[in-house]
Amino acid sequence: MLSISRLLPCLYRVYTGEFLDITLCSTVKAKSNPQDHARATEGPCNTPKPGVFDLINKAKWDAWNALGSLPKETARQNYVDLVSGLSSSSDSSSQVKPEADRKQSGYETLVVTSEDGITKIMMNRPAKKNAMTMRMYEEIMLALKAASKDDSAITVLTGNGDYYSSGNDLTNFTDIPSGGVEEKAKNSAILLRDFVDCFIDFPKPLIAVVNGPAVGISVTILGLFEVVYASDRATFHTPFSHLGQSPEGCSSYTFPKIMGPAKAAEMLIFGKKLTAAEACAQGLVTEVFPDSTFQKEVWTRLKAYSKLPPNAMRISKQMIRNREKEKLHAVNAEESSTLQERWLSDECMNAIMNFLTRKAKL
Ligand SMILES: CCCCCC/C=C/C(=O)SCCNC(=O)CCNC(=O)[C@H](O)C(C)(C)COP(=O)(O)OP(=O)(O)OC[C@H]1O[C@@H](n2cnc3c(N)ncnc32)[C@H](O)[C@@H]1OP(=O)(O)O
Repeated sequence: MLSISRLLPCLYRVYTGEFLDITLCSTVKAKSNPQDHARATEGPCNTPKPGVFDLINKAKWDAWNALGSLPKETARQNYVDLVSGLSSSSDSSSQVKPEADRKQSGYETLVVTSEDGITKIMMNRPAKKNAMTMRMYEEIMLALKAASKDDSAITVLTGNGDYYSSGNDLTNFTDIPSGGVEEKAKNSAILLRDFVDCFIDFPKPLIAVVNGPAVGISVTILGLFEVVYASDRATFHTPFSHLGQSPEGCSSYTFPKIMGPAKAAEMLIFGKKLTAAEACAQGLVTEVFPDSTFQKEVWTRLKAYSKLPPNAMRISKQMIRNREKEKLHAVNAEESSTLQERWLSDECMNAIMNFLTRKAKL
């Protein structure tokens, strides 16, 4: 029998159009319509239907046949329109900074500013609920490294738009390298470990301004922040079992410490979504503000904090955190290698396929 782990790369390729000879960048692949491409290059479906066990050719044939008698030129135009539409519509939102500004800051997925003693790192993919792409992980690491050396006193992580972040971008898993899913899982585990290490080692007070719902890794790393301010619209959700995955961000260690093992288990094993008030009662959130006054109240507070002597704040943070650092690095290493295995499991692959084929949402 064909296992899901062997079938998945085939399904990915059918879904992303690789078996139809589409040569596009990974983002476009994940969204392009393979049928239109086949129509555009081959004309109407004119070959016999493959047998039921010939999965790959059958999927290709079904996609091609579904187009019926669409003229070749129309199919080609639809295909071109779709591909061009993707590049112009991705991340479309009134709140996204203009292209020129983004390039100026040097970040593609973030807006990073530094003023009044505060470096603000804002995740900036509002149309995708600030889902974290590979690029965003890399850019957050770069921004944290820069913030650790700049003259700001405190550093803030927040999100643009209605979400704080929907966590890992599940399309990250569609970009399979030549070494296959095993290589993908290995590379992702290395990136995850480096990413979380940056938070563990960050020397200045780190503040999360949680402007809306937070999912997955955007929630788990909150245990590594000094202060978490949340809008009353925010929710906190770690649906790892639903996704066939396991905890990261050191949450398997920090959450039981913060909220006790029973409450941590409800979140990390059973995926219980907490309201901001509940997360505050459990100790994960420092304070909750009404959404209508959230930005004003939080930034007024942070501007006052940023005027405190920066060296004193750094030293106090070190005294609170340093005893734990070695432990946190060990936990991070263990969580990352456990996830590397989880990503290759049928449970995880099925969950991701269900999201990508629009069969499941949280
Ligand atoms: C280096 C790798 C490290 C990995 C670390 C391990 C991390 C684990 C996690 O973070 S687990 C959590 C993963 N996140 C999810 O499972 C969330 C999936 N998203 C959803 O369920 C929903 O999108 C939602 C509930 C967050 C929001 O629903 P809704 O309000 O109805 O909005 P849309 O679904 O229409 O979203 C708009 C737009 O954004 C795309 N999108 C949102 N979240 C993600 C995501 N996490 N990954 C990929 N894409 C996402 C969504 O598909 C829509 O796209 P579209 O407009 O249709 O093109």
